[in-house]
Amino acid sequence: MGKGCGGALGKGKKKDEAKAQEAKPAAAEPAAQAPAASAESKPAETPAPAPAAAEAATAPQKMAYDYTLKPHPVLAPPTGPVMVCILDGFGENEFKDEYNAVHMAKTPTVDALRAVPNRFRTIKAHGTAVGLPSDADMGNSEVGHNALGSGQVVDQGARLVDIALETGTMFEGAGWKLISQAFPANTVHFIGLLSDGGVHSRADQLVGCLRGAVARGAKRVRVHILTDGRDVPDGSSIKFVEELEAEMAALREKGCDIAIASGGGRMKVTMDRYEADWAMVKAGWDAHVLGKAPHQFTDAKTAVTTLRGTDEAPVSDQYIDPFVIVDKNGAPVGTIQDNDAVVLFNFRADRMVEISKAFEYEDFSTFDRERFPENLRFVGMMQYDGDLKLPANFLVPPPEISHVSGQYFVRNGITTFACSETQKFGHVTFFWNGNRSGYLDAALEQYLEIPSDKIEFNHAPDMKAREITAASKEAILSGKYKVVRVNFANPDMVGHTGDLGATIRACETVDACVKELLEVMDSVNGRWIVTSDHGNADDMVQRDKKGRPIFSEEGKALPLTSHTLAPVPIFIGGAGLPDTVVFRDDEPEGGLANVAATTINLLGYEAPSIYKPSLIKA
Ligand SMILES: O=C(O)[C@H](O)COP(=O)(O)O
Ligand SMILES: [Mn+2]
Ligand SMILES: [Mn+2]
Repeated sequence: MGKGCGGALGKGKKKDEAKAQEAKPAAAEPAAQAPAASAESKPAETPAPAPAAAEAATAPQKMAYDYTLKPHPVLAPPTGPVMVCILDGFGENEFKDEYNAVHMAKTPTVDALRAVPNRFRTIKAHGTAVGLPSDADMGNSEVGHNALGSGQVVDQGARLVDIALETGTMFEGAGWKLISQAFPANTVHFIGLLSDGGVHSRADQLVGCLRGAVARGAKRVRVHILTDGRDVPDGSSIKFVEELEAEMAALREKGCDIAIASGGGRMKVTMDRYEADWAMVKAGWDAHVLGKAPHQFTDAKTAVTTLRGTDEAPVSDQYIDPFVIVDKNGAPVGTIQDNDAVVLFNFRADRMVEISKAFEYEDFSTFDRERFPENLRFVGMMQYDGDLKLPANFLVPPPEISHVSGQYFVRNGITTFACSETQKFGHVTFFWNGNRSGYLDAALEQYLEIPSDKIEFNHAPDMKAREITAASKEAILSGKYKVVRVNFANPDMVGHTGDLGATIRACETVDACVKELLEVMDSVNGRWIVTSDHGNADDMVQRDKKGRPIFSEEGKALPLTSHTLAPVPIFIGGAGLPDTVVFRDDEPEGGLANVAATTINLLGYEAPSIYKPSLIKA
């Protein structure tokens, strides 16, 4: 997964896995240190002829899929690049009131784009349009970037786990067999995000696993909970703890010794991503495995209630300190011991990769684990990184996302520059490429990560947008790249803090950055798409069923920290785009998965027939 999986692997790996990764190129360091040397040796102007035939000759044993892109019948390739710019979490919401940060922000650039006839529309970014179980599921970055990059809609993790539980295939697989070795005499630990957000995990799926384990003989179970407040309303963690306690009481009746053993807020422990802050993962290891944390309580409800602090100035569920549950003698009730089983019950990859490495790799030195339990039966809900085969054992096979647009590009000699800051870096690389870590072809691509700040982003809502803009402008002007892919994290990451004022500022910053990028794209006769991956900043208040804002007893609007169900805008344009190119009107149901075909058309090629149709006509 981007830098996370390439760069960090050397810090801890199983010997047999090291080779495969060494053969793979790692993700790039910032441009100043690692220029795309290869892109220089292959001029960007002329897409090379598709090498599918040559490849078949050198590797006749492989059935070569024909990735050749055919020229578009009408639209010739542009002289400049094609840019796809993602404003992460920037939805087009029906509620256009004071709680819609996108609406409230001064965004002259986006406003002007909205006014261009037939070059602005909205597309679906949630639910079944992105492979989620139902249209009640909000979109998220993983499924959004998967759809944007692959041009296809595939059943995503949430749906695959539902199916595996409903049909019982989960309990027949190799992963389940592995953990069931611990059922008779050892402890089975479940670690993950406790909420019904459906972005990283779902509490009902955890319950399905717990019931399945107890029904199949698990004698001792411990659950390590990460409190949410980010994909679900802040403050809801207490309810999820109560529901889990009630379920566990029923399972105790069945003879299982089951309890919550440790926990903490998802932005404080365990769930770091893209190596933004390994200290979070260490805090999780210490609490879950060693039973060490700054706070001890005898039950989880008291832990969460106490650590949230006062009603006047509560600590968000996202940021609850790590805690350990202890018995009446003060001893932790559920440290992880030799021969135990450990299940990470999140299905989504990005925030599980680091903790997986800590559990999986014997030789791991990123932080001091102090004690590494022997003969752990360790599984993920899914395999989080198919390239690293991490973890080796899992309960449900992950979605298979094949023939992604990046694969077409590298097979057709099309050079790509992809850039974001740490928090979204894997989104424009790993997720975009169908959950593949590292480069698809290092000779033709450069991935640039701008390091994110390590703070709560409402305190710095500009994040690294200006640095991303500067680096992307340089890439555009370099003439090395035919495709430029950029993600601005601000509307999403600041939106998750629930801070309306800061989120308005985040949207304004991004709007100014888009202006700069479009100007530079025009200067090189490029074509561009500006869009988003899901809503977030477009609604910052919890609402009742009629859409009315909900207020606390003190009259304070209750913040909405999660994504929204809103569609997202998509704009096309650029000095290199003929006036005749506009959105077609016969794809009203278009969604994120239609963007890849649209991009390929803008590059002057016909889109693959397996892709969702292009949104444009020429
Ligand atoms: O992981 C997160 O930060 C949120 O749960 C989802 O946000 P993302 O899908 O935009 O990353
Ligand atoms: Mn996102
Ligand atoms: Mn988000």
